[in-house]
Amino acid sequence: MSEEQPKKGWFSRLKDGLKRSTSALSGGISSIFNKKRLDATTLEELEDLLIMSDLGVEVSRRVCDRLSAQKYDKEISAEEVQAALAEEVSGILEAVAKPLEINPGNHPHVILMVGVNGSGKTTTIGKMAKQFQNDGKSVMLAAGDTFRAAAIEQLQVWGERNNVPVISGKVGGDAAGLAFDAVKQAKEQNIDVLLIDTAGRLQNKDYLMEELAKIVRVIKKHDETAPHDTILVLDATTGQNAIMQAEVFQKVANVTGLVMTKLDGTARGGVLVACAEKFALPIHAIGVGESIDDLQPFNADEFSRMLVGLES
Ligand SMILES: Nc1nc2c(ncn2[C@@H]2O[C@H](COP(=O)(O)OP(=O)(O)OP(=O)(O)O)[C@@H](O)[C@H]2O)c(=O)[nH]1
Repeated sequence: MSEEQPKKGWFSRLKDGLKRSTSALSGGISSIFNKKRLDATTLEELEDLLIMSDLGVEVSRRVCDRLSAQKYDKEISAEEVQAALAEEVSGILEAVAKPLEINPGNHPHVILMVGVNGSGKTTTIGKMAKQFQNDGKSVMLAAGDTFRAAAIEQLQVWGERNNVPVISGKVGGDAAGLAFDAVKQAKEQNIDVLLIDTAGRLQNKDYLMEELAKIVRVIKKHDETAPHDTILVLDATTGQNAIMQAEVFQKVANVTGLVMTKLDGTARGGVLVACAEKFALPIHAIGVGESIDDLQPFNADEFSRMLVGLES
């Protein structure tokens, strides 16, 4: 007789997902500072380890400078290094951990979702729709990724799951026209939140920029202040590639916030810190699984302690 395993809590899924990053970091720190002093050699080893862990050059350097100022030529324990790292990381993340706020004055509050294909955009839209509904808001989805039939169908599935309307058109149709219709219908139906999916093909940046600009232009015909949020979805498992994607999308769209997905997978959690440091964009939420409840608010302190291995 097979016993059904209870679904793990999101906290432990996140911890499991971050395990690889965590053990590389804490294991590396332990082996460098095993009864050793903080000197030029150990500092260099630490800096290399932090950079290898996707934390970014700036953050890695700052942690080392900070430790050096406090403890140079003195003995230091691995725990002290971990605590200093957690504090530095937490300081960076605190500044960007901001839940998404829906302005009830917007009818609808329009959210444009951008990011490369496969980053988890559609799944995140589905999860967000559920959360908005739980908050008593009416939601509509728009299948603005008109390039692929599968993307449209997937959004329809999330619409059915949440029992919310999905505005969609033909494959290959005009995404801006669809966005225009969606805002119009959302207005007519007095919808609180409209989430618009978009195509995320990075191959041709000029085209991507043109398409996103056109979508924004037509949305503004209904409401000059819309879109009220443009959220970039990044896949944590892609490591440094996520940084490159954020750079591109900042250029082609006026990104106002981030959601980082797949932190439950073979996550390279350090990249979230590098992103926070480099772009200073609000991190609204993190994805820790494929199901509807797996989108969590981002807690800077908890994440930092977990990443460096201080959270048991
Ligand atoms: N483990 C895990 N998987 C996720 C998460 N978010 C999304 N996924 C999975 O990642 C895959 C891609 O997600 P999609 O939502 O289809 O990504 P997309 O950006 O919309 O990509 P296209 O549909 O190709 O445009 C799917 O198999 C999702 O189930 C997450 O937080 N954790």
